Amino acid sequence: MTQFLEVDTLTMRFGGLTAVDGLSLKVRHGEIHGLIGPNGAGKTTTFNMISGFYKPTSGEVRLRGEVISGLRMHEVARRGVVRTFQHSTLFAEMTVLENALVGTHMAFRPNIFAAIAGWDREDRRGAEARAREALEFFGLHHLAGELAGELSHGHQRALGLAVAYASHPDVMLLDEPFTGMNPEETRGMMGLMRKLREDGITILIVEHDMQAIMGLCDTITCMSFGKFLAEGGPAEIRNHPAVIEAYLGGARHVA
Ligand SMILES: Nc1ncnc2c1ncn2[C@@H]1O[C@H](COP(=O)(O)OP(=O)(O)OP(=O)(O)O)[C@@H](O)[C@H]1O
Repeated sequence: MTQFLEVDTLTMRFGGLTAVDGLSLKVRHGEIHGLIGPNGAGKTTTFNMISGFYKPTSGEVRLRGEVISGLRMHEVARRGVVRTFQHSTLFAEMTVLENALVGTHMAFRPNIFAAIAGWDREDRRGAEARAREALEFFGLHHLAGELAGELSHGHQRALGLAVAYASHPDVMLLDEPFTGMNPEETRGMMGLMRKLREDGITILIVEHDMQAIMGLCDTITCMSFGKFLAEGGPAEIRNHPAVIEAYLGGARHVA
């Protein structure tokens, strides 16, 4: 059977440093899959290789059997794999709706502004319908005319997801989506992710908030020093001796 998203012996070297070292993992369709590990374990570098931001030194990433590693980011996005960034990448001076419109074209052309300038009326109508749908999905439709930079922190993070969602992704890669959130915002964001899963979207998430990871993920992969360490459901990972050891060694605690 063809696997959904496969990371196969992926390696990334920066000069003499091996940030990711022969990592393999499989993400099942429709799951929320967590990627955890102590600081410097190689999680973000792995993300960057999956999303096309980095070309791996060796190894492959496959989506439904097709190799996507080594493609450029917009080519990866066109195949349905989109990422959100650790820090907000919204256009603060643009409205909420305009940001979502950018999302609808993210997957099609490398230069979104050229893409938007080239839209005819039909394109624009279709894109606007999708953008409004994305805002509705995340409960932001009533804010469509507001400037993105003036939204509350929680709404800005939700808009970040809506922009990615507007591109019709199959897989969303979320890099530390709970950073800087209070418990209420975290709960709200967890709800949005479950909603995405119900909508059939597969999610791969890198996150340090262990409570959120344990409460959200179907499967968790733990890496340490660039290598695969353990994989399993939340209960298994929480009690896994090698995982506990890796975190204690890094002076962090697994929730
Ligand atoms: N562009 C780069 N050039 C050189 N070294 C890098 C680069 N990016 C990451 N590294 C190194 O690779 C290793 C893995 O970093 P990475 O950011 O992938 O880890 P991480 O698990 O995401 O860490 P954190 O949880 O702290 O974000 C670290 O030693 C880091 O310093």
